[in-house]
Amino acid sequence: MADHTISRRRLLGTAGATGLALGAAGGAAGYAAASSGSSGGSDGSRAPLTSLGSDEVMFHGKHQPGITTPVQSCGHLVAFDLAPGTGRKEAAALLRRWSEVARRLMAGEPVGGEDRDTDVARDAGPSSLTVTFGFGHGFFGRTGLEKQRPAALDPLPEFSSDRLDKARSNGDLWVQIGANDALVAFHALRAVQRETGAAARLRWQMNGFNRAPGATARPMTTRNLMGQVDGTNNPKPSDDDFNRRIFVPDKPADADPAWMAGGSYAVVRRIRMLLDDWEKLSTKAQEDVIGRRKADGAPLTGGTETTEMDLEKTTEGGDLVVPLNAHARISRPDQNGGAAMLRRPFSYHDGFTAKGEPDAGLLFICWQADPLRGFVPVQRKLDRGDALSAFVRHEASGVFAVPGGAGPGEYVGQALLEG
Ligand SMILES: C=CC1=C(C)c2cc3[nH]c(cc4nc(cc5[nH]c(cc1n2)c(C)c5CCC(=O)O)C(CCC(=O)O)=C4C)c(C)c3C=C
Ligand SMILES: [Fe+2]
Repeated sequence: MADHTISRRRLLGTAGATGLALGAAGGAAGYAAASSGSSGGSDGSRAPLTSLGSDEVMFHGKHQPGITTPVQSCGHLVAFDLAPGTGRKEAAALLRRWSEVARRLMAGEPVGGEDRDTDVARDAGPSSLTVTFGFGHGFFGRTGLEKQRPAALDPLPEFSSDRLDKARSNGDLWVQIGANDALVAFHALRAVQRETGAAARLRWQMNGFNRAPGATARPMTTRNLMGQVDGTNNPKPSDDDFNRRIFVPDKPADADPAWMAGGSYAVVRRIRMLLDDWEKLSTKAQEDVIGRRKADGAPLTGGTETTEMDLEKTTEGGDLVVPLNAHARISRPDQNGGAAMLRRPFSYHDGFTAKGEPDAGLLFICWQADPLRGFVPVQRKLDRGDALSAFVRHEASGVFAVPGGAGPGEYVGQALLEG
């Protein structure tokens, strides 16, 4: 189980990929409490933050934050390439600066002292901010660390349905930012970009969102832009094999270098939804594409959202209730030699094309100990016969090695850069 701590549990919220780790309450006043001007009481006392603002995820831990953290309502993904002249030493300095910025912001503190901070997140608490760092294939050659490059970063196989834009794919460094407040998330994005200095150049950047905590009467699994309940059958930290499936072990086997202990691999796909086509389908046809009911995410074979799907059940006419090409049937671990991943996506919407079609879909992010035992076999299967394929288009792709979390006084990636 992740050892990140959220300081106050939200009573209402977007049910995330996993449960919350609960810990000591009350440490999250941070920047908001320090900037008492607008949030302070009339007697100069400091007004307590709402539950949402005060939720704090710990930066330090065995694993980086933003993997098992419940998915937040605002997300930014950004990739950088190292600048010419940036070697191992400069890359180490960058990761040290980034880690310090992430640690401060996640604790609700200003960056570089109140004088230097942009004030964009002033008055807000950490709002479950997480900042997660990863290394792409190109990082290792540019820093002379080829021998440390994990085999898992080898390019993904090409899939027949790929329509990938190279300029918006891959990258030497990847940063995932999530928060339950849009200003807090943007503030973190700018701080990360500023700290990059001359060491790296922006390659691509994407913005995403999920439902805001408190929008539903009780915590519920979020929905995607096709209207489906999305995230139901994710591996859970309470599962016996959760750590083995999602994280590189403490003593990595041959395939993984020692510096990846406690780390994970993120596969990132920008998947456009062809919503004009999708929305023409009847609800019944949409449900057959997925194999689950749209209203509540329950399997078509009955029960509630969490009821096990009955893959063998037939109608009176002898047809399978869950069609053979239904997405939720063919993506299951038991249909893919046990392949499993933790899906933690954001929706995106980047306006409309000249034809008026929405440029919208899913920033699909999945986490696994090995993409060859997670994303790759499942995507191969989906590529061959997923009913959903006609309604989606994969437009960008990346794989990133996300090292384990930093201990106090350490920075992310230190074992690689100083090992
Ligand atoms: C290669 C992996 C996957 C891609 C790419 C993918 C894209 C994608 N999925 C949805 C919507 C849903 N997916 C659901 C379940 C589901 N999807 C994957 C994998 C990929 N999806 C898995 C492993 C599973 C779980 C299967 C299981 O064990 O039951 C569901 C059902 C609800 C749920 O369990 O979350 C929906 C809905 C979209 C819209 C999409 C691309 C845009
Ligand atoms: Fe899916």
